[in-house]
Amino acid sequence: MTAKTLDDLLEAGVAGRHVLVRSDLNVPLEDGAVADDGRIRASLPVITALADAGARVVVMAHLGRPKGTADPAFSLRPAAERMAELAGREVRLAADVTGASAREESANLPDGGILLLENVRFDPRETSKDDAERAALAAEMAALTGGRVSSESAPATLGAYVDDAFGAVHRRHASVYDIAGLLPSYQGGLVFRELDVLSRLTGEPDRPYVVVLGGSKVSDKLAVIDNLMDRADTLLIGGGMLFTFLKAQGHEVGASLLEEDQIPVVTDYLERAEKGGCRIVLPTDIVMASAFAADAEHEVLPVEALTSGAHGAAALGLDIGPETRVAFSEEIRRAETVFWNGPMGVFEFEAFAHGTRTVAQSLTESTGLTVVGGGDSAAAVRALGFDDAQFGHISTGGGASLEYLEGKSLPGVDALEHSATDHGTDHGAGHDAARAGA
Ligand SMILES: Nc1ncnc2c1ncn2[C@@H]1O[C@H](COP(=O)(O)OP(=O)(O)O)[C@@H](O)[C@H]1O
Ligand SMILES: O=C(OP(=O)(O)O)[C@H](O)COP(=O)(O)O
Repeated sequence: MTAKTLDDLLEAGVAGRHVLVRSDLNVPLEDGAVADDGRIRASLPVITALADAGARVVVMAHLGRPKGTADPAFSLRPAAERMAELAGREVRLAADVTGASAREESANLPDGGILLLENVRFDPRETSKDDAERAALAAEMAALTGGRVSSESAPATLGAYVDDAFGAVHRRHASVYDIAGLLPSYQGGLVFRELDVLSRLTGEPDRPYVVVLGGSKVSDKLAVIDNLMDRADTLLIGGGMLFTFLKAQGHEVGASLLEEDQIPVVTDYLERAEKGGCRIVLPTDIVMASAFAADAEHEVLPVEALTSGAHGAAALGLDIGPETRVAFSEEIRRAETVFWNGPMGVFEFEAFAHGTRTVAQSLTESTGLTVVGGGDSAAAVRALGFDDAQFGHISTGGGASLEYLEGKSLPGVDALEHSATDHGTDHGAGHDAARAGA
């Protein structure tokens, strides 16, 4: 069974209905302002299409990983403000996720109005491993769409849910997964298009097929290597994850990002690679810095020099070195298919942006299919002056696209296949479901 799409929902009728939309608004912030609005722009078409059709749009999204507390540093306010600017219309922000503010704002939303709930991860149940906890939160979210009689245009309606958060479809979270069982659910255009493009990399990709991995979500990304090794010809490893590989090879990595408990996993990958099949290419030189700072003193060290630990326990690797840049560039330019997720270094600091810039530049010079995935990777290429059009596709999801390429099922995609039936704007349709848990 395939998921219903936004067009199906618009056809069913949305005027006067509350529609919950899960978007990925997890944007980088700088001094409290949105540093890259790519994900907001990508989310707007679905939100405005629904609002234009008279829906009362309640947007749910996360920002960062606030660990279940309402930490103001992770407020969605900057995203709401930027969304309002881009959409040229009011976007209200609730002060909570499903509390008094969300309930009141949602109940008072006019037809065509847009409300953004506060960061769904302020509620610890959003990411809970306990099914009952997530289900309870999802029921409160669903209840935001019902419990009141709608406008004249639709005297009594059931809410609906649209998943348009491609970057989060790999998360079994309340607002991504559990909610879909409670409301008629639809796939947004962004998720649809992303899956469509990425499906070109899963069947028979043109070879050599090179996957470039970096970034800071080390444990997430180390896990995807397992399946990617069966699919890609070459894996180029940079960013924060490379240090777990180097440590596994007996090098000292100082204060660099490291997942000690993943060393056996990484050792297994290296042994499998040696036996043939996929090649794992590791950096041969590293930019080691004295501190995590834009102006930190730094030097290029060949990987062998790390073994002695002479660089000290406080030194940390913040970029791949020049020799590695040349090697990675050659691999990328030789490839027929390239998928890249995760900056090669701390590109936000110019001194450590060279590796990321070289990889981006090499993708633009490749004649094959090039796909960049990930919020920070997309932000990096834009921040470094590249244009989206220079790449085959810029995906809004890094982890999500990697898990898709691995062949894994995605909770946010699967959940839509088991959604409630939509009775459209028929009088009295299904209020019980929307009220569940209210
Ligand atoms: N060697 C490194 N040490 C610490 N952080 C790194 C390193 N290399 C890259 N990063 C950081 O990784 C972050 C992006 O990682 P991630 O979220 O995994 O990427 P994406 O959002 O593209 O999937 C960037 O903020 C960058 O500064
Ligand atoms: O930024 C995201 O993913 P990405 O860094 O893999 O592109 C998504 O918003 C998901 O965030 P999460 O990895 O904290 O669940």
